[in-house]
Amino acid sequence: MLELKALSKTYKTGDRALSDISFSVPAGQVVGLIGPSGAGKSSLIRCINRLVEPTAGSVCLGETELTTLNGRALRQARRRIGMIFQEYALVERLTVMENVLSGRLSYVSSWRSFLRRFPQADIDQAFSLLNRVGLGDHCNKRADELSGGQRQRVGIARALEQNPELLLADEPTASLDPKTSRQIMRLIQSVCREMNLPAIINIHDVVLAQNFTDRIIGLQAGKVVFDGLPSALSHEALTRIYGAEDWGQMQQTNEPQDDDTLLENSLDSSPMLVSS
Ligand SMILES: Nc1ncnc2c1ncn2[C@@H]1O[C@H](COP(=O)(O)OP(=O)(O)OP(=O)(O)O)[C@@H](O)[C@H]1O
Repeated sequence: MLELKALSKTYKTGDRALSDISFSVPAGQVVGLIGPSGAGKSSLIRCINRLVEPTAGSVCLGETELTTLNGRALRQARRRIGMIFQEYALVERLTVMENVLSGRLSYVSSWRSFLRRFPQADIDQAFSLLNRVGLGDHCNKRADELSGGQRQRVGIARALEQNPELLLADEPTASLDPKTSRQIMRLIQSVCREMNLPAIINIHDVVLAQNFTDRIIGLQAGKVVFDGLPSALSHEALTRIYGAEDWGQMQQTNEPQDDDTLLENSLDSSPMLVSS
């Protein structure tokens, strides 16, 4: 469970990125964080993992108040948060397996990480996660030999290898084609359900967010202006978040075809066969 209370961020430049943000995310819930450019989505994600220092308010992960931690305690708390990035952030010359195991680096002693020797349990878990994300046959490939969708699957497996209590994703589909984006969002949603993991996904694509999240939080100028079920995201709510636009047209043009949905469902039911 993640709980934000009255979280605010004003940068040194005077830019007020977040104003008095309060909400909680229960275990297993996937939240889509939407809003126009500059609304504060990245600032919010970064305040949660303390890559950006909040100006005021608190962030609690379980019983731990993250905003007061420093040094070693902060590093230990950060490994409880899995991160998924737009550009994957893989080490290109390392194998898929080595990239996934890097999710354990903060847990193993320095000589082990220097030699890249990991406990067998970590390796077994990495195999299992790679199977889960559909890359069981690609363990020994180098990361730079993978497609964008496959790289993001590695990014997801690496985040899960940390055994996180929270998943944060910063525009995880922004570099992917529409179909791969849907597969990646479906994968994130299903692993969060399986592992009872709360997640916040910063995402620009409203239709994707509606299709593959349990709840949507809309930011406008650093404030929460919508918080509800994806089905409650009306044209009026979209106008509150983004301003006036012909929202009906947007939703029609992005509607998935039945064939597409059927194919994705069959791929997800046999992840070993998925090569993205
Ligand atoms: N390092 C920084 N220093 C000063 N101001 C910043 C910094 N980072 C962000 N801001 C400002 O904070 C506000 C929120 O920015 P943020 O990047 O969080 O928005 P966003 O919703 O993630 O935007 P986008 O969708 O374009 O990535 C903006 O006014 C931005 O200019």
